[in-house]
Amino acid sequence: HVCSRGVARTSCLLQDKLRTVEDLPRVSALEMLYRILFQGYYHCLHELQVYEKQLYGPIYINGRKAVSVTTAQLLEELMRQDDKFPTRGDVSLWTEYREMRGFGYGPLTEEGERWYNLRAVLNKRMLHPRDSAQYSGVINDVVSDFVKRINHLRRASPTGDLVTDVSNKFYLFSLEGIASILFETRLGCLTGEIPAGTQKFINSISQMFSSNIGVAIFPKWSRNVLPYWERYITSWDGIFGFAKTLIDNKLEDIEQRVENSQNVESEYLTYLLSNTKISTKDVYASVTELLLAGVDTTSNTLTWALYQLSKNPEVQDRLYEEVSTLVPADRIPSAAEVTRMPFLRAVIKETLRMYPVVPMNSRIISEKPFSVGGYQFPKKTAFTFCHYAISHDESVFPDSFRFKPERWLRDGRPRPNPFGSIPFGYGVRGCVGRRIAELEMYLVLFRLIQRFEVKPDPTTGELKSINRTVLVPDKQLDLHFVDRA
Ligand code: HEM
Repeated sequence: HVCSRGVARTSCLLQDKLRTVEDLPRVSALEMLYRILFQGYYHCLHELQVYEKQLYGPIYINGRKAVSVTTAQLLEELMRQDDKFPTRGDVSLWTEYREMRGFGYGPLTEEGERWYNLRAVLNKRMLHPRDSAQYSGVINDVVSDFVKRINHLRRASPTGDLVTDVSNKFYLFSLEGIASILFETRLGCLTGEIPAGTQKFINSISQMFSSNIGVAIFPKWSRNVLPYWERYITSWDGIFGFAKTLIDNKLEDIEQRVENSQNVESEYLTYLLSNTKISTKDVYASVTELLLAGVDTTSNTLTWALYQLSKNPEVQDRLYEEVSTLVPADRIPSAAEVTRMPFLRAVIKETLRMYPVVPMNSRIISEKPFSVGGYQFPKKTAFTFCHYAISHDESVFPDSFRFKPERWLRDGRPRPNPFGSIPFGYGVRGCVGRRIAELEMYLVLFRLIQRFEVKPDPTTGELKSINRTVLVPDKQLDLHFVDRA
């Protein structure tokens, strides 16, 4: 207060100098374990952020000895001082598996200059909206099959419009979508019978995410006693094995086409394999990580979006109005058209604010000592970004538990602090798949709302979010898809 009036500046600076990590409120490891194991936060680590923010304020040391940051202002201050080669934090669990099996590292696990060089290759053909637009044809084909599948399922239901377990349907859509981009291969997830290998891969991802938390919080010696480690290793084997089969198949296909003098230039994988700046081992690891990162993220976001639209008919009507006004009913929209739709974009943005699929992120800031929120930190300080608590901060997002896409419209109203919701991260280490993810979500949401009015099924009730590394619904979502025709 005194500082803000410009009085006694020197003494303030002095005070600032004196505030260090030692002055921060601190959660002990025991308190953390107690909260996770006995107070019910094991599956709700995102809610623990909100609870601890109430107890300790905007910045504190959490039970894992990292500095938790829970406001948009602090997050902005921190992100603007990020390293040249940002480190997300301790990925030793993920790299441990790769070392064990002699695999390479992808963008999620690589660090330093090697990470930077890898991203330089991966970003091309993916990160710019112009790059992602190239995939709109491929994505629209997958969307068309998905809409057909939804139509088939609803018609086969007893009420003629019910689709059960919508989240699972979006999962298959997202997997089919990302695989068709990475490999230009259709996996067949949108037909009645899911191929056995694909199902195994789906189960492996789910198992990896659910065992990840157990492996992370229990000490190494418990690995032979508790079931998590074995499950964790088996699940990674399943993930890498599946990606390897797809890459090998594609390699064969490319060789065949080169022999027949056919064009092989357009595919992402071909581009990676022909790039001399990345080794084949790293291509395998990178494509596996892209595949992994590209499924649960978009599918859960789409599930939450439809859930909220079904519960907020006035929002859905507004979206339908935009959709039906800008593109005639019988036409498939282009990438350029959907990315110009403010309300469609706002619906996805608001969904990701309410349900940030990555509810917690981290950085280790290593290059130099620095200060945030008036505290001095030595280099190599680990930070936890409490994205869930930040995007539910009532001072930035009033009525933060209500779905209000209009908060994001540029129609003269004051815009929220952009760091209040950064679901794809920020800066050079931000999500490489962002543009592809957005395009996929816009295109499929557009087509669903163009064709159906989505209504809640009374048996579903309220969905709660639980944290399984990514934020997922606590139970199955069933929805009615009423034909608009
Ligand atoms: C709703 C969709 C998605 C969300 C919300 C999301 C969110 C994120 C976030 C928060 C990060 C960490 C960024 C940071 O630390 O600053 C990230 C990283 C990453 N994402 Fe996504 N993501 C989504 C979809 C995708 C898709 C479709 C792909 C693949 C095509 C993908 C691939 C990756 C990869 C490889 C990284 C690691 C980047 C690096 O460390 O260099 N993501 N994502």
